[in-house]
Amino acid sequence: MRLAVSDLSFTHGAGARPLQEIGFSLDPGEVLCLLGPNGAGKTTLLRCLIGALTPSGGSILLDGRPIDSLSPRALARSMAYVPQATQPAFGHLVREMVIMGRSPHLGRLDIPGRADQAIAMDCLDRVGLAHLAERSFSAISGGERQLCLLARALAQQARLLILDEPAASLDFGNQLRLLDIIVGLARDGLGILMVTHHPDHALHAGSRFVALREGRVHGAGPVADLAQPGYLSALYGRGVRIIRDADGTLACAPLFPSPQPESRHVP
Ligand SMILES: Nc1ncnc2c1ncn2[C@@H]1O[C@H](COP(=O)(O)OP(=O)(O)OP(=O)(O)O)[C@@H](O)[C@H]1O
Repeated sequence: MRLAVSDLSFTHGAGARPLQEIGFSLDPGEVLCLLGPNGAGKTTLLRCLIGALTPSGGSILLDGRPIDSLSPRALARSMAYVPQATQPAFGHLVREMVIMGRSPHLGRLDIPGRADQAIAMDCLDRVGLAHLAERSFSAISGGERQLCLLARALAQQARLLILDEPAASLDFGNQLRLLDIIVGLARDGLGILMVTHHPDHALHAGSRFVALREGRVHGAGPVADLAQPGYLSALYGRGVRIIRDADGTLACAPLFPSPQPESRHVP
């Protein structure tokens, strides 16, 4: 399933910074990382892609069909969205939250069957949360909630995954688990669009990137381009250091200014 966005524009209203001339595509098996400073428009763009916001111009095509020509059910079968972890409104169990991902595959009056339950449990297992299946969603940690929402999206069995900062609340171990899951899903042929504030994650798991700044595409290309001298510093407006391991692995680190001698504090 191919996602193609061209010349997309949107504005939240007078005074808000608009999205302008956004264009990119995402093919099956790719992990496209969406980067950019706070307020650049990443979440707004995702919300346009999932049909929650109506663009003021441009097109969003899924296999050549405009997304607004698809029913909500057809769209949900094609595209699964993982928002940033939210506070739950209702006291669902973790297992029930994941089973909700099966909704686009059920008739209006159907209740999830054994096969749906099994798919949900498999997805929970894949994100390492099977042991929390019977816990209330409101009684698990923020990172566990994030993984639970990923499991719900996996249970949707869509060919496109749209992830909004999926690693935001995860510890180091779970960040790596998440990236492994994402790489595995891409190998299975899913297309994944992931917002991330971690260029490292893009370098490790991504195929290509799109960088937004002030509502426009600042740059795009293979993720290795993020390691070009000065690229990330220009994107974020602060010094960023690229570290290359002996085996060629790339990592980014903030470039902290050296402390001034008088600011050193000896207790
Ligand atoms: N509901 C809204 N009404 C008006 N303006 C909004 C609304 N939501 C977002 N904005 C504005 O739109 C711009 C883009 O916001 P958006 O949340 O898309 O940025 P982002 O790149 O996802 O930021 P972050 O990295 O902080 O999550 C910002 O200037 C923001 O203040």
